[in-house]
Amino acid sequence: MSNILIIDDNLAVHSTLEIILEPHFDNITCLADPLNIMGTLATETYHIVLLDMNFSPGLNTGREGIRWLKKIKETYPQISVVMMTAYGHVELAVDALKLGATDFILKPWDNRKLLATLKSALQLSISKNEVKQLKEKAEALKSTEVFPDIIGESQSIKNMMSLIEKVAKTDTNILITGENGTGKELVAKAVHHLSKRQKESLVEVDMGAVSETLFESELFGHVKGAFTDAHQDRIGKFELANKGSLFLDEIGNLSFSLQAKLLAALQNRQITKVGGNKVIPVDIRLISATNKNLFKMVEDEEFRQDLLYRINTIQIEVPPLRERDDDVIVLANHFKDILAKKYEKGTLSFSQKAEDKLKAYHWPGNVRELQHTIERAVILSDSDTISDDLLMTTASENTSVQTLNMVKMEEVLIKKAMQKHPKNVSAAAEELGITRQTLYNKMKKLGLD
Ligand SMILES: Nc1ncnc2c1ncn2[C@@H]1O[C@H](COP(=O)(O)OP(=O)(O)OP(=O)(O)O)[C@@H](O)[C@H]1O
Repeated sequence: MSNILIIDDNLAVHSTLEIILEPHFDNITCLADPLNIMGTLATETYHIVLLDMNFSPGLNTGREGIRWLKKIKETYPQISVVMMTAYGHVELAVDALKLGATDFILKPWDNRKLLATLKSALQLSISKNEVKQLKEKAEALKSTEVFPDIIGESQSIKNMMSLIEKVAKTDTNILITGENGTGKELVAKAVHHLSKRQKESLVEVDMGAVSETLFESELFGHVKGAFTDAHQDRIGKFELANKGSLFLDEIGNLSFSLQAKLLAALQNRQITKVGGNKVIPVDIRLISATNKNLFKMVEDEEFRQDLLYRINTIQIEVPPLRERDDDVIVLANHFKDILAKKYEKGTLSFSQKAEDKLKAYHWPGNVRELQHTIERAVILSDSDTISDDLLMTTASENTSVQTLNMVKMEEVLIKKAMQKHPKNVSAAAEELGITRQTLYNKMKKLGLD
């Protein structure tokens, strides 16, 4: 959507502008009386206000326009206000720019120049709206969601936490390394939350999910018409993260050619949108994460050494769960309590055998796997004690054990489902996420029919 509000007491100006602007804007509203400005702006999201400087007959000081400009900018800082002025008032137009007007056009105007001015004013307003929305979203999230704590009492987690606290306040680039599911994203959030930039946005980009062709557009933005699908101006993640933190997750998945483009933006601290020519300075704190060994990748010429040096001023290694034995039970209890509340299961505890099983397992999927395992157990539990047979881990050390577990797991799940829905195979099958026929077959195979 692109909406423009025109304020001029000359009705001939309205009809001329409507004809010129109609192909370029979705919605054009014209007002003759500035007293209606604020009421009109309150009803719709406007991107541009095209504002004359004089409205009262006989008055041509331009001060009226300045007064309205101030009023509009006070309430709607994201709207681009473009002033219309006669030759004699160029000085006033300069004052208007100082007060936040985006630009001014001289009457009588040149149509091409008018359109170019309004197009860049529109682009600016769209970008400001996006940033505003993102900030509002971040604020809303902050007020509803308490910052998720990093749980753990092991020495390695304590060491990691004290390193986070030490480096978060500085503006250094941070590289977070560790296996899948260890909590790297949580660490990135903690760094941002404890930094001086906490009131600004933490913008996340999954580098593994960004396609080669859309990389620049995603990160740096594009201008309308830059390529076939660029129907609208787009603000990139770098610009969205301006003054805040940019979190580049899975940075090890970035192709070698794209690494050079990323490095250039990081080195110059500025970007240019695809199809644009304006250089936009960006002030970001960079946090990256990977589960890969980037040093090894540098040796294998898969990762640029200069990029690695730029991103890892400080490295935070998140230890795998199997190396923080003390934390398994602490985390298991933490998830159990949260999930028991979520699924309205009252107060739950683990049996001794269940605790032993949790401690003995090697957790290849780390905290994420533990969390899912506890979630399943909580859902399936029907007494206040979680027994070891409810703790079905998804992977195991070797295939024979894994097969055994899978079979056992299937049997337990089917029994649970049948207990919950006695004599109702359809409901049990639905709960298990399989068809009725598949459930019959499995029951037959397991001798449960
Ligand atoms: N120490 C912790 N305390 C509480 N919750 C944790 C902890 N570590 C991880 N988690 C939880 O485990 C899940 C996985 O964590 P996260 O997504 O941060 O891992 P990751 O290392 O970024 O994973 P991946 O490499 O797959 O992207 C999340 O739900 C997270 O909240």
